[in-house]
Amino acid sequence: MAVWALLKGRDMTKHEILELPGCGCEDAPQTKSLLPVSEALQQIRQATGRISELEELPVDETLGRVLGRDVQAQIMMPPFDNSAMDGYALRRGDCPQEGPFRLPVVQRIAAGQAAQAPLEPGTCTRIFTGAPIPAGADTVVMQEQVQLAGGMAVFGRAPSEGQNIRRAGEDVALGDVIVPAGQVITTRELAAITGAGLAKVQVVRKLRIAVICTGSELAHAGETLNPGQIYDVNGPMLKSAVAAIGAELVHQSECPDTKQALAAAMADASEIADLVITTGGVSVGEEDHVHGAILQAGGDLKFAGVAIKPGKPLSFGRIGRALFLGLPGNPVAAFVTWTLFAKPLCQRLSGAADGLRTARLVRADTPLQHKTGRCEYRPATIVGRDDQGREVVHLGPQVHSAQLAPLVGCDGLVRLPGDVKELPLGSMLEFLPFEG
Ligand SMILES: Nc1nc2c(c(=O)[nH]1)N[C@H]1C(S)=C(S)[C@@H](COP(=O)(O)OP(=O)(O)OC[C@H]3O[C@@H](n4cnc5c(N)ncnc54)[C@H](O)[C@@H]3O)O[C@H]1N2
Ligand code: MOO
Repeated sequence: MAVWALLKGRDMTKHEILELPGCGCEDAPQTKSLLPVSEALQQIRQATGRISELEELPVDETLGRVLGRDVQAQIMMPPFDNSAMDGYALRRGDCPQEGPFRLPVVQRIAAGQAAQAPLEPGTCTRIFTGAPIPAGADTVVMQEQVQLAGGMAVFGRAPSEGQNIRRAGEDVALGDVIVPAGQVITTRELAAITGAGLAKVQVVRKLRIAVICTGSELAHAGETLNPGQIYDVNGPMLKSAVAAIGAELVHQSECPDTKQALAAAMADASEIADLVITTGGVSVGEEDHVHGAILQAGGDLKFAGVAIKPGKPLSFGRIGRALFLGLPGNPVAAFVTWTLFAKPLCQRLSGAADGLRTARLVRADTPLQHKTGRCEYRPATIVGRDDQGREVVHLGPQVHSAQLAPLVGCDGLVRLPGDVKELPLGSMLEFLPFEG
């Protein structure tokens, strides 16, 4: 069933994880030998265990890492009762009826100081935001409501008890889980962990990824191209993609199109990597040696061929202790399959939440055509919102899988279901943002 058909009757005000069944390519005769995207993802999930090795790091060096153990608060937050305002701390009971009230100012407490003595009845203390509330005081009146006259604080309206006081432990109790294991540490988690009093935390060790770009036609950027050569796009692209997910690139090489050389490179890489990624050489021509090479190197293939456009030859298996992903050579196909399959695989390996959960529904700003069969992922740009506040995306015509320009500046990928030929203007489609 097509995604957009399922959406009729959906409550668009609810936030929910998109768990859309299939993608419309299961029954198409053209895709019989190809695995539906959802099944390919399922097989990857099933075959991927979690890395158990942890390392301890100073909190300020953990950006982008996956937390290995729950972080529990070492202190209450706030750690003591303190003032939320610059003003005067007093006893509410000293202001019983209507004002004006006059209380002598007997102390001065700034943030970072301790109260010198409990607050005597009938007095008040000058206090500043973040400063500890002296024993006996239960209320803070902000300074804008107070006038000073001869050492007395004078104010008109009776305050309510407890106003402008942040109570010890009201945000976080001692031992509360501040950040759960499996959370990717962003600036926000880093701030919360630091505030809870931890200097070091346990994170999952970095994933080790090997990237082997196959192709006798590949030259490095900056080199003069000989006839028949092209620049290696996939190598630098995947190097940056690996860095962006906080993983370690433990091996990067280009390999000529021979089974022997590839088998040796893959076997070597599998000794040091959790995941060996190849690009190219994974289709059906006699110059495509990845499948033969993985078997020769003692590995096995779990699937080869997915009903996706671009990315049809995507292959998955295992070699030694490492997992294996064979991405297609065409750079757009390599990028799309990295995004849809390699990233979730890496997230699963490190115990992080699956980034595909951030997919959401958006409206198309034009009618769309799509060749039925494989489901298609097209680069898309968010262009605004409709009158109901729903995001509207623009996507161009079908992209050739070697054509990189449409990827520049766009926000994510939109899925066009495999069994739909025409999508009318305003169709609701699944959108997977690049960030996430
Ligand atoms: N007879 C068939 N031919 C092809 C089929 C098919 O089903 N039957 N599928 C096509 C599809 S779809 C794709 S995608 C490609 C993928 O093939 P491979 O993964 O084996 O990739 P290659 O043939 O090695 O390369 C494809 C293309 O990409 C260029 N390339 C390769 N590596 C890089 C790199 N690192 N940087 C930049 N460009 C690269 C390469 O020169 C080729 O032009 O197969 C179709 N054929
Ligand atoms: O699947 Mo290929 O990646 O269409 O070009």
